[in-house]
Amino acid sequence: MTEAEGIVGEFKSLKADSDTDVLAMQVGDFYEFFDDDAELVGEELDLKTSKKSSGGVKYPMAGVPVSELTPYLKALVERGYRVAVADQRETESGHVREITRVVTPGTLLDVTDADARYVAAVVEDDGVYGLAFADVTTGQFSVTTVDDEDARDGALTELYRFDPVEVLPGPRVREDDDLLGTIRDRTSATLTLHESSAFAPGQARHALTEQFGAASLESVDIEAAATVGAAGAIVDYVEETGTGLLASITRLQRYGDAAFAELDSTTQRNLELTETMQGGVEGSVYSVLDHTVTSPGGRRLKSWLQRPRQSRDTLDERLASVDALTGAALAREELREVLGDAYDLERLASKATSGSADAGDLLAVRDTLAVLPAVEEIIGNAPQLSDTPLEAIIERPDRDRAAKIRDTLDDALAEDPPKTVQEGGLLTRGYDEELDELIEGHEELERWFDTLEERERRQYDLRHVSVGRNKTDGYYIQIGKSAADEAPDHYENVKTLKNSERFRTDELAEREREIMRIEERRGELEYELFCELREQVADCAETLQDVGRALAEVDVLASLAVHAVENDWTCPTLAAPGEGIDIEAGRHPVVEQTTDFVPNDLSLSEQRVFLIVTGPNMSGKSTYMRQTALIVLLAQIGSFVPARSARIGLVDGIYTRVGALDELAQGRSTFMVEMQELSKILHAATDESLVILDEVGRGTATYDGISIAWAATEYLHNEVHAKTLFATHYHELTTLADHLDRVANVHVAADERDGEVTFLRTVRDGPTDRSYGIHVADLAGVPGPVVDRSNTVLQRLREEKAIEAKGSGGGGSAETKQVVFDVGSGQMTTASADGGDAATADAADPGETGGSDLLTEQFGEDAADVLDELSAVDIAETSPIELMSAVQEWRERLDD
Ligand SMILES: Nc1ncnc2c1ncn2[C@@H]1O[C@H](COP(=O)(O)OP(=O)(O)OP(=O)(O)O)[C@@H](O)[C@H]1O
Repeated sequence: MTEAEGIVGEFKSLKADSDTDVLAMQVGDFYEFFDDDAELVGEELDLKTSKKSSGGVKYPMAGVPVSELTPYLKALVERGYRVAVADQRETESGHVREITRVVTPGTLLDVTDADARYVAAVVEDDGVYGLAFADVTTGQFSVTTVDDEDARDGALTELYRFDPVEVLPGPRVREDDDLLGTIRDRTSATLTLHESSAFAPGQARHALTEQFGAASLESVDIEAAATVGAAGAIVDYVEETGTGLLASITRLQRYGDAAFAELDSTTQRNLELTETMQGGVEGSVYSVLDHTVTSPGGRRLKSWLQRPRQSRDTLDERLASVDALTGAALAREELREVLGDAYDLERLASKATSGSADAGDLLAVRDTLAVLPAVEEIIGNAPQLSDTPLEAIIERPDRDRAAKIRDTLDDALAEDPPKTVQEGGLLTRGYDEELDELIEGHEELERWFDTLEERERRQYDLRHVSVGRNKTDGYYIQIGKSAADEAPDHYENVKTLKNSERFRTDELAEREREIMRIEERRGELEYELFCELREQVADCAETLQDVGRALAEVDVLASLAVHAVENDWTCPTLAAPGEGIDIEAGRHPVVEQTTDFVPNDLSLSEQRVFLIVTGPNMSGKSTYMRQTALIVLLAQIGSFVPARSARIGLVDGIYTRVGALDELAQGRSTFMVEMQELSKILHAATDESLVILDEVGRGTATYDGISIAWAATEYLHNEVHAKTLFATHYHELTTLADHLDRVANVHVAADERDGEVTFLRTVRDGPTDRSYGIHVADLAGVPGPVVDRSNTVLQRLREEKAIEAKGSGGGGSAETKQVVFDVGSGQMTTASADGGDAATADAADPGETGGSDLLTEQFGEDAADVLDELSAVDIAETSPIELMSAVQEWRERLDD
């Protein structure tokens, strides 16, 4: 077997054992990819491939120099591949190659973007879902259990919220193709099948105990086998990658429903919290609100938005901090300036624990630790900020320990260290005695070489002499050709160049050996000392993470204050759950940025729980409802809100159902999605929730739609008691306010003069019966004849309605008429029910036939009875379903 065959064979066998997508195998100074892997990297990374012969077969081959692997690795992993790296080691019997680490999307440390990078595990056990999320770049590790009726949906919501880069599905989840499909559709995560045994509760609990210790595991108190399985599997997985990342995960956090208000994935999308409906960040609430100056701050703000709080204490504290910061302009700007010097400490801590931090990283740790006392000082010195919860935030981390690490780093690190850690020059003088001696020795020798030229020139009266050093020849004395024969006898000629000769002397060789010995020892020693220093930092990972989190929190609070000041937001007053919501002059946080916004009030109370919002198309109904949801949400992350004043009874969840834009693309029926979402809300909302319904029922036939909207309103009002805003174009629903105590009508006003409609954007009490849909069609450029014809048809339909309305109340007065609209001809025929004239609306001459005769002629003998029954129906007392079946029956009788 040739060496080449051996290598390809070795590559294949290592690959077969590795369970990864790609293997990079070190061969001397290169990492090589062979066969399919070579083709893959060739295509993905534009690497040049060549051929390698093996057993008569030519295999594709691609390679990168050892020192350049990292960017390629990163590019592959960011494209979703799992990559194994096999390193080469020298032993007495030759080379040995073995896989030393596996890099996957969830365990890639060398990331440049600010977003969190979670690896998630999701396990199902008897209908209960356990989820765990670890961000190895920051050490965040959170677990939760979802075990309510819609546990599967809840699990998806969590996955959507964390948006992991890699998901490890548990054994049963792997068989749930539908769930896996949704994860693929809704997140950009790579799915990784980790060994099933790692998810088993026994083994998983063991892994967790090893990682966090029995006591902290007990205090976190995770009971559900599914959650233990998910958390344990992640620990096992991260360990197996061999990247040394596990050490960064120091704390296990369990979060449950109680602390946070429910905000499902649909609602997050509907409210465009972190992304717009179209998918971009620009134009989202986050993009508008974000004035943070550090990437951990930005990350934190995003997670606050996605996870509003229910706990009044936390929120009051945050609000008090934001309030103080709004009133301390100077200190606030100072804080932001100082915070601007902070690096991503959580990530740096992870790099230290995994052993990949270089001297620049440790300097960044030092400089960021110095930010903490600076922040503390600013807060302490500003009368508006001292004695606020901001102080408590800064006091949370172990500041003594943080100061100690900072001092250690300060004493140790050179100010401008080289990028590689093996070169020397990393550490300062005075840090280590032996190192100092070496440095001194080195400098002395350098001086000797620096002055050699001068000495030799003088001593031997040499012309054209110089001293140099290069890799192949080491140190040498060089004399120009013309003067070369003047070289003294003890000069040994080592090289002849075109214009000069190179010489060495015994003394020079001796000094050279000395300087090389010192350089080697200095490199080794510095590296050793540096590793020790890095380990010291790694041992304090938890403190570093705490400092990082505290700084991030101050950054977010200052950012919220900046936004509040710049946009004239107000501090909301928080009230107990279940109390009302009163907003005076509220605005939409995003729309107000680009529009001359008309503020609106809102009042929901125990007596007024359910608002039916009507108004023309495009008048601002959706905006009004969304701004309400956003104001409540902002209050529940501890932010000021866009309003003149706001009193918010805390909610336990915000649920929304608005138009489904993107579901069609996923091949799901719009109406089906609408009903699934409605169903979820009706199940999940409570009397402490806020529900936003935008045009529920629109996706089906009008009668079905009205019936569903009607019944849903009754249910939410009578059974759930959730605070609800319901926008609708079904004006029939506005009558519900007359029959249900706590339902009220509001409408967004529009002004119509001489056929011209002006949107006033003002919300007023009471219903409206106009949609101005045709006006919007006109605005949208629908052809003139269609718009005109729509107006004619509308006019006639309105007449019909007016007449019916009279008839249904008066029960057969002389005015009562029946209208027949013939779709075929577009003609409207009216007839007096008491035997008066019948007329074709458009026709000049009235018809000859009497009303009841006409009815009998058109609809048969039953017509009069049906009419009687119809006028006897008490609409308020009849359920929509009964109404529908009565209408169906009448129609059948009339058709017979
Ligand atoms: N209070 C307001 N002040 C200024 N502009 C507003 C206000 N409310 C809404 N708008 C603007 O009016 C437009 C229509 O608003 P919105 O989509 O809320 O209308 P809608 O009544 O829900 O429409 P439809 O019934 O057709 O769904 C949006 O472009 C929005 O920017």
